[in-house]
Amino acid sequence: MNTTSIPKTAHTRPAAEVVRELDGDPEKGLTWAEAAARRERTGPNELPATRRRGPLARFALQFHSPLIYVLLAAALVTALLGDHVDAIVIMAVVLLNAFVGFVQESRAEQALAALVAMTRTVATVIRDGRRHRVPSTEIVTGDLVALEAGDKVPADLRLVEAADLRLDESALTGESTPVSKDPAPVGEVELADRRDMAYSGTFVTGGRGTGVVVAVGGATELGRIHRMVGRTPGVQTPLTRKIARFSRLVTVAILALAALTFLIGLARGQPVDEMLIAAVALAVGAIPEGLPAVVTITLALGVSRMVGRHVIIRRLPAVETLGSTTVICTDKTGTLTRNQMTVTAVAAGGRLYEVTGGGYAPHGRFLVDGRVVRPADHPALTATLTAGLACNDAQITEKDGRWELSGDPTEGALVASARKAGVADAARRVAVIPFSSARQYMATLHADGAVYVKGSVERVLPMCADRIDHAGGREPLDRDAIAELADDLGRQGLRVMAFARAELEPGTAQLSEEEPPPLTYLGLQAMQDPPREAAAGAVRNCLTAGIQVKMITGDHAATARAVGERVGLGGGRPIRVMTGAELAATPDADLPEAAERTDVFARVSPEQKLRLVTALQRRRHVVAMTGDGVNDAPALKQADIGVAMGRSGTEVAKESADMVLTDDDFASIEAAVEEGRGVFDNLVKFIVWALPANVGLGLVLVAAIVTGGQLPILPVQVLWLNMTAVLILGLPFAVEPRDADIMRRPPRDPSLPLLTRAHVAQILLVSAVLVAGAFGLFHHEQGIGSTEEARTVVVNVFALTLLAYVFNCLSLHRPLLIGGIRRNRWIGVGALGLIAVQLLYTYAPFMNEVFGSAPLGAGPWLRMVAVAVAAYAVVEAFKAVLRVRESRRVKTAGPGGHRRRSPDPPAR
Ligand SMILES: Nc1ncnc2c1ncn2[C@@H]1O[C@H](COP(=O)(O)OP(=O)(O)OP(=O)(O)O)[C@@H](O)[C@H]1O
Repeated sequence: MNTTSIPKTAHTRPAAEVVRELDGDPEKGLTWAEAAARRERTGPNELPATRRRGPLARFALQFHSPLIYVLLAAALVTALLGDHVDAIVIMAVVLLNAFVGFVQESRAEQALAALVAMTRTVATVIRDGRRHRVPSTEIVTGDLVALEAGDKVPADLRLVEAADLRLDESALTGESTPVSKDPAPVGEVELADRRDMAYSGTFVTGGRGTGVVVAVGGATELGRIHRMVGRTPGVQTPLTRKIARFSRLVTVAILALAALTFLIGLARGQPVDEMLIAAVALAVGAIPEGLPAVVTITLALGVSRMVGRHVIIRRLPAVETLGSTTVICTDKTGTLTRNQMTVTAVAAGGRLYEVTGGGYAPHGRFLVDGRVVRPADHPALTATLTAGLACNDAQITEKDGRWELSGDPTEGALVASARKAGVADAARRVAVIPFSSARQYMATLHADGAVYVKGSVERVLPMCADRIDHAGGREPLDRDAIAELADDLGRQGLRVMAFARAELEPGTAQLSEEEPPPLTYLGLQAMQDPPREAAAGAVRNCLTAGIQVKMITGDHAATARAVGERVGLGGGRPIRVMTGAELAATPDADLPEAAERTDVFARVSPEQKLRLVTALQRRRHVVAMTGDGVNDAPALKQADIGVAMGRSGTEVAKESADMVLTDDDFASIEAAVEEGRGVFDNLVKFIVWALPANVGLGLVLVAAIVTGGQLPILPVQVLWLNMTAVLILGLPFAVEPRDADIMRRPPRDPSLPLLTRAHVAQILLVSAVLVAGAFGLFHHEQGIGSTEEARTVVVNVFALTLLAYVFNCLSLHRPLLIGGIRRNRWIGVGALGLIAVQLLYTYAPFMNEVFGSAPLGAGPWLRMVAVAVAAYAVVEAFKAVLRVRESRRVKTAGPGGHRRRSPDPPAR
């Protein structure tokens, strides 16, 4: 068969013909064996990886930075001046630097690539006549794919059948209104008008359909666009961009300063080579070249850590935003609760039955007033249970002694309750109005003419004309009494559903949603869905962390309130509930205020979620919002952090989200916030720690040049410091555990700069101590010893002071010394490593040869340690002053005057 032209012509020909040509089957699909054989031939169904730069190219790119150019030029000039040792040292450092950068960057990229692999989509394929969920990479040409709302189309399909099928093709055509599909062939028309095709990468927004795969992977239309655009996954975030800009700015400024000192020196008649050396030392010492890489790596490490806590970050900027989150809007069912439903009560024929037995096992009893009854003797009860069983798509099966559910847990609970009573199955189903959150009910029509309806009490009761009495006869309906009973059950935290039926002519084939037949009300079933174990604790942590938690649910207000109370949403005060109807009646102008006050939004439609997010954002909230359905996508996109459910979520929701919870658990959101705050903290700590070295080195050199004395530190020595102290001591920051109080502070205000004024002050303070210590000791040692010894002292003063300063920075607001080593052993390792290499630097003859260092006696060491200790003490004193000021500020402002979204305390 020649199938190469099929993708191009499939839309112009009847579906049956295309299926035949692909050796497929429009009903049963391919066999597993045939699919496996084709998979073997064509490879996985995925877009060809965008050509990544090879390792060599990536290594070469490490040399593409102004600083490296300066260093290479310096190496060349030093070599020309005849100083081969220095030239070799500079080259070695450049190479080492490139290598370290290369390794770190590769690690970051690997971490991010792994995430991409984790977010692969799944699709429903029909093989050997049965439906299977498979990773979409497994799809082959000729496969029969089933589509339903929420699915992402996994390959290019020629539709075989479509029932009300609508696709969002914006990924392909840019047109965001959904397009209706129909399998009838179209002529030679544009992509956007091929109504009989479903293209890879588009989304099903409604209806169902099946189609045969005509193209996979790179051969799809999406693959064609992909080739044209050649998109590379970005690792940039607002923060990394800001840092990169900052460091470019500093680089340019320092290079200009270096050039200026060079020229001034020349004008003053100082020798060219000396001035060149000074300029190079200044450039190398003062430029914070490692900063951008550290930021990216810290973010990437944070992302990897989150995977361990059941969170997959889909967009890197989310890591930053998480730390600033002020409101989390969460679903109830499955996120705060376990989504394990069990019917515990049935109300029918004027009686309230208690139902025993947990899980989905069909074993349990029915009790009235504590006495076991025989369901067969209670016609109204039996009718209610029969409706629950008939109007249902779930199945429960026994496997290894355990009862397992396939389908919706709400429906599983109804199957279990019916089986407990041993009710008979209804006649064959001939038509269905499926359940949707917007519709709030489901109806089925059966071959004997019976119509069964189940759904929310508010939706079902108005459709009922009368009710069944205890003996199975009819009686008038008192809607208020039933609504009150439902409220009562809801207040116990139970999900309450109403059941009804109608008798049509046997053989009726159609169910009309617009003109439902008058129904007879049968009864209520109330089910329990216990809160997740970790939910209450996670909610409490969020509240302590200054983050509001709001529940948004489709469930009834009474039920939602009860569950909200159980997980502690109000934080001790009574819970405030608002219904979707009230929400609809609130004008846009008043909504932000109302949304701020409310803890629980009940009977809310997915569309209203978008309004809520926008309203909260108008109050300058940073909003995280969960969602799982197709209709949740706009709200997920609008939220600062869209959170999709990995297990129960649709592909559309996942695709629109910034992060995905692999366990659907609310506690994982809290964990992600904690990690996000931790990442941010570590970044700030590292920057506050690292910058004084740059500022200090720059100032020492400028001071020396201005005063016209000898250079206190040579370029190779600066390089040495950069390679050892900064690298060895910088490492522990990346793995620094989160502060214990990280969830006891208010969220970070995203409009604040990365470094507060207090941070900058601390950086300048330490820089000043460094300059005074280094410059002072240099002159002191020069007076009593050689210049080599004096320079060795300068290098060691920097190394030791930076070491002491690590202990200041591990907590930016609390004193920390020995405890720091206990909670992060890399600090101990780094400290010992640094001392070892500095001893080597000072005493090893070959180091003396290469770097121009010289052995020191006890006196200089004592003085150097004194400077380091002084630096530590000065910073601790500074932190203490800030703490006192902060506590005074909080006291005078009082709890009420302390605006919830106040900026971080300056001491942090
Ligand atoms: N399978 C179903 N068939 C008929 N009615 C249902 C079904 N599932 C739920 N309902 C009714 O529709 C209401 C809304 O359900 P929906 O699934 O939208 O909310 P939810 O799962 O409780 O919401 P959330 O996940 O946002 O907390 C329920 O309270 C229930 O009365």
